[in-house]
Amino acid sequence: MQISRYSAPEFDPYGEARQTETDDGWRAPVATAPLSSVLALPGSKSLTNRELVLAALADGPSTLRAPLWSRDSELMIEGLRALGTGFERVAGRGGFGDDLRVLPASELLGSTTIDCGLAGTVMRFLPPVAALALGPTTFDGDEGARRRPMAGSVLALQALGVDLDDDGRGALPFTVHGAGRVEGGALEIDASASSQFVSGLLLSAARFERGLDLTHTGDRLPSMPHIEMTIETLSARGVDVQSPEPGRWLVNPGAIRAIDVDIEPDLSNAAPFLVAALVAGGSVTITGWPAETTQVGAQLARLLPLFGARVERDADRLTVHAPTPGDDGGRGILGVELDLSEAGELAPNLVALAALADAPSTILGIGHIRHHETDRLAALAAEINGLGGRVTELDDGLRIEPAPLHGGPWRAYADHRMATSGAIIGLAVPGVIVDDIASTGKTLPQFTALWEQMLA
Ligand SMILES: O=C(O)C1=C[C@@H](OP(=O)(O)O)[C@@H](O)[C@H](O)C1
Ligand SMILES: C=C(OP(=O)(O)O)C(=O)O
Repeated sequence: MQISRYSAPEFDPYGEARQTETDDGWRAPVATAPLSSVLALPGSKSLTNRELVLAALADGPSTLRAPLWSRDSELMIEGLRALGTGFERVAGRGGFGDDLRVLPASELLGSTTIDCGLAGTVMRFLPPVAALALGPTTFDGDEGARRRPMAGSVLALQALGVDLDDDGRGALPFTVHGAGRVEGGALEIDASASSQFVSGLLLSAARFERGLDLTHTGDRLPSMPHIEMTIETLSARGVDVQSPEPGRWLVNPGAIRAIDVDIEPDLSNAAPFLVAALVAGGSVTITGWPAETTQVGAQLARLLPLFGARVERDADRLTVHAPTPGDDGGRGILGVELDLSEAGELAPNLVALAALADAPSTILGIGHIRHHETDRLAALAAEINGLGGRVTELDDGLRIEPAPLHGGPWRAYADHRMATSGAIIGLAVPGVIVDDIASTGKTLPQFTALWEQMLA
């Protein structure tokens, strides 16, 4: 078992949930009454890690207000620091830690090693930055990180003329021998395994001498909203970025403007809490829900009604109300037929919900999540079936049929979203024990404290 060891310094990831720990792991609390919870959540991982990269490449200092403090964002900070970026923590008004002032290096320098942990954003966003630095930068990460696909980044940089040593597997570890400049120009890549290959190149491309004319050649491209998020964060900093046709992006060379930005709450991390309303009954409200956003978590407002929930917006609050329970004693959770290719990040929590539904579900378009923190299709099938469930792996998704579940161990595979999926099932099924709840520190070190707050 791989155990995650991260907690943001100012937060105890176990918080009030400490009494529910056992030697084998974290005993997921059962919901004993309908919920009526109002919660605020820390900043978005995807926004924080994009803004960190852009601020480090910008033409002056930028402040990130209410950034995420978690393992993934701290790995990004440490990676950029290793290349010469300066950081100052400044007192923030948000409830989840300091703001962060980012001081770009006058010259990015390699001769360093970057630990990517298990963070896709670090391993895919920083190699192009290292190519702009002078000197060698070696990238490595957790054991699980070495299994994640990196060919999209490796082949792209090599095609751009960057000297990159790898062992030909298209995986970590590898070394980028940065020359302090990248010429840029036309480039074709296959990003069917991860949208992050595209985002990583676009984020640095304005600093390439000829910019970038990037074409995706694969037959599918997952997680499109994340590419839109990349484009929006670039545009906000004055970068000229266009997508003249699907699968092609043009970035003109030019300055990346220093600006101060507010980081939105992480709407994908809202998923377990909003899903909890359907499982436990009652309602859960998330505050600070942005009116407009590129975060894929915003799709929960459209997706959860398909499972029977009622969703309500009131100014910056989003509330999910449980469905009306059926006469047969079921929770009234409906089965769904979903294509989640845009929102694979939400799949683990929605599959956990589907496992508690009164009717079968099929969730497709998510073959690429086999390459996330773990093979999420195999992991979800194994863990739900281990509790008595009936989940079948398909090439591109999962079929989930209703079955009575019982308690037992739930392995997280060092995957934050597997851990929160175990917590969701544990709300309804007594005796679910998550082996590595600390894996939630990847993007939400406060998970157990917030979960207890939701249940209080
Ligand atoms: O760019 C990003 O911030 C992300 C892109 C997506 O990756 P994939 O395209 O690999 O699914 C998403 O699943 C991941 O959690 C975050
Ligand atoms: C796939 C995920 O993370 P990463 O950024 O490491 O790819 C995720 O958070 O669900």
